[in-house]
Parts: sequence; structure tokens; C-alpha cells
Amino acid sequence: MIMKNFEIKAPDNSIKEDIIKKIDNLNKPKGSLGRLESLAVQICLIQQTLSPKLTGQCHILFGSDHGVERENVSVSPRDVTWQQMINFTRGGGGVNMFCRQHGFRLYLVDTGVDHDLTEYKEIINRKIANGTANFRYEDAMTEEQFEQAINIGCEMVDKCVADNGCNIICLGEMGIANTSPSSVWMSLFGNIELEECVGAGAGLDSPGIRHKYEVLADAVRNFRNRHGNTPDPTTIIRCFGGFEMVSTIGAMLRAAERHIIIMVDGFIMTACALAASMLYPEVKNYMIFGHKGDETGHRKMLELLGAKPLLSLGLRLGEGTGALCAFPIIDSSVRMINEMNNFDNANITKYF
Ligand SMILES: O=C(O)c1ccc[n+]([C@@H]2O[C@H](COP(=O)([O-])O)[C@@H](O)[C@H]2O)c1
Ligand SMILES: Cc1cc2nc[nH]c2cc1C
Repeated sequence: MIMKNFEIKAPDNSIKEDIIKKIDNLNKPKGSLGRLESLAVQICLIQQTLSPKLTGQCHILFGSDHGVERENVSVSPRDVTWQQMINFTRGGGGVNMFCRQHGFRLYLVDTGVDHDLTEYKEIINRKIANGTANFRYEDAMTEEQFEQAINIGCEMVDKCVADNGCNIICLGEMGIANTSPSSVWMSLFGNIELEECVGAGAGLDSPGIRHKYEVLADAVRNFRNRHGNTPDPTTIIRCFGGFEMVSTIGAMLRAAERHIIIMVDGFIMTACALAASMLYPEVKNYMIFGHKGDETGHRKMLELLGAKPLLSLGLRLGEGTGALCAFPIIDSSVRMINEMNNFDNANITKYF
């Protein structure tokens, strides 16, 4: 076993009836706030209260490079990873704008960017290596690197709590070529034809997608030759994942262990959610899926997880932006259960 154990249990359901009673007694026709109501139930269960709160919201963005980028599987060169990380330090990325809009504290973490970013004090330096190995031909990372990446995710969640009293965490990524490992995870974990899992990523055309598919199919064949046909989930995660993705899994597991709400973004973060749920199925109880994006396979992967994303805006940027966009909906569901009058104090005839 190369990973520590996490204590992740499903939230205690014994207060569920009282939560539903409270929501049904709010001054509205029963069920008329639809998805906000089921969201409120989930949040109340996570926090084990009928009066939930959102405190110290944080966004952690992990950045890393990928060896498989050398196979021309992305329309963008790997340099865009470090260039974007620097852009984020200047507040100019999509993620910065949404964090400002919704009051999220942003933590930028270099887990494996192929560039020296140490002069940027806004970037937390946890570089494991200058990118992963090329998973077409070899394991993306060693067991030690895998463990390191998981631990960085845990450390960052603990830091968010210690610094901000955070009880809701959003996760994002920056990593050119990271739709490739995401597609492989989806295919192997979901037992879905690889072809259905491979898409344009940051903007490949049809021949580019075909080439990406062929590279990934070859990578899976070579992986099976090295590790056999029934690898355990940890081996699948380690042999294809990026450092930013494995740190995200660590963060998800640690957040669930600490009963923190996890906001899940697009294709890559959903692949991490899927991988985390292969290790600890109960982690899903703590996840709110922000949106259904435009990357091929995202809808199907959400279905596989039984997830009901809040938004569908055709996004495919990553960075955590789609999850951040959904924050006002999460906020509304919490306000609903705390701030609306009920039939006992609103002077409205109770008709049910
Ligand atoms: O989150 C998504 O749904 C998403 C879909 C497509 C691309 N991305 C972003 O684009 C990069 C990965 O795309 P690619 O083509 O380089 O694999 C990476 O930095 C992601 O943040 C993100
Ligand atoms: C410009 C650019 C910005 C991104 N942000 C996340 N992934 C990205 C990929 C590209 C190419």
C-alpha cells in the first residue's frame, strides 16, 4: 500500500427527516425550490446541522506538466502551463476573476510545472518533478511521487482550514495535456471505449483528436503489458495521472475526511472525483458538481458518478472556473434554509 488510509464515512442520515421537515415547512409550495432543496439537504447532512454555514471559502489550483505532452496530444505547448501560472499570480486568469467575484481565497500550488517558478512568492512551491514521465511508454510517476502528491493535497486542505476556517473548498487545475490522463482514467474506471472518452481538450481539430486517441490507445496497451489486465485503482491513477491530479485526489479525500464541501469543476476535476471514488466511494457524498462542460465524455463521466451538475454553460476552460460559477447557487440553497420564513411565523395558511 503506497497511500495512507483516510477515514471517510457517509454522513449520518439520522437528521435527514428533520432537514426535509424544515425545508417543507418554509413558506413555499412543497418542493418548489427544486434543486436548491436537494442541495440544502446534502449540505445539512455534510455539516450535520439544520442551520448550515459557508465559511472561509478557498480555491486550490494545482499546476503541473505532463510527459505525454511530448506526443502532440494537445493543441497547446507545455510552456502555456507555466505562462498561465504566472498570469494567475497577476490576477489575470478566468480563475482569478471568479475568485474575486465570489470571495474565494486562491491558493496557487506548483506540484510539477516544467519551469522554475520560485521567484513568484504567490505560488506555493511543492514541485515534485519537472512534469511526469511520458505515460505512453512508462509509468507517469513513481510510488514515492504518488504519495508525495497525495500528501500535498492533504496539506493544502489543512492549510485552507487553518488559515481561513474554511468549510467549502473548490479545486482547479492548470496542466497542458491533462485531458489525456483524464480520458484514460474515464475509460479504465468506467469500462468505456476509449474513443468515447477522448475529445478536443484545449482545442484539437478532428485529425488531432484521432492522433490523441491513437497515442492513448497505445499507452493503454503498453500499460497492460507492464501491469496486466486487472491493475488496482492506485496503479491506474499513478501510471497515468499528473501530479496536479493526484494532489487533487488527496485534497478531495482529506476534505471528505474533515466534512468539508468539495466543489468539482470540469472534465479533469471530474476524472479526479471518479478516481477518488474508486479509492473511497463515500467521498462522493461531499461533492457538489458545478457544471457539465463541453469536453467530450464529461456528460458520460458525470452520469457514471451519478452526479447532477448545477450548470450547463458550455465551458471547457478548467482552472476550477465552472465550479466557481456555481457558487451563488450553493449560497442560495444555504440562504434558503436559514433565511426564509416558515409556515409557523409567516402568517400564511398551511394547506398541506
Ligand atoms: O475542465 C475542463 O473541462 C477542460 C476541458 C478542456 C481543457 N481544459 C484545460 O485545458 C488544458 C488541458 O487541455 P489539453 O488539450 O492540453 O489536454 C488544461 O490546462 C485544462 O485546464 C479543461
Ligand atoms: C490559454 C489557456 C488557458 C488555460 N487555462 C486552463 N487551461 C488552459 C489552456 C490554455 C491553452
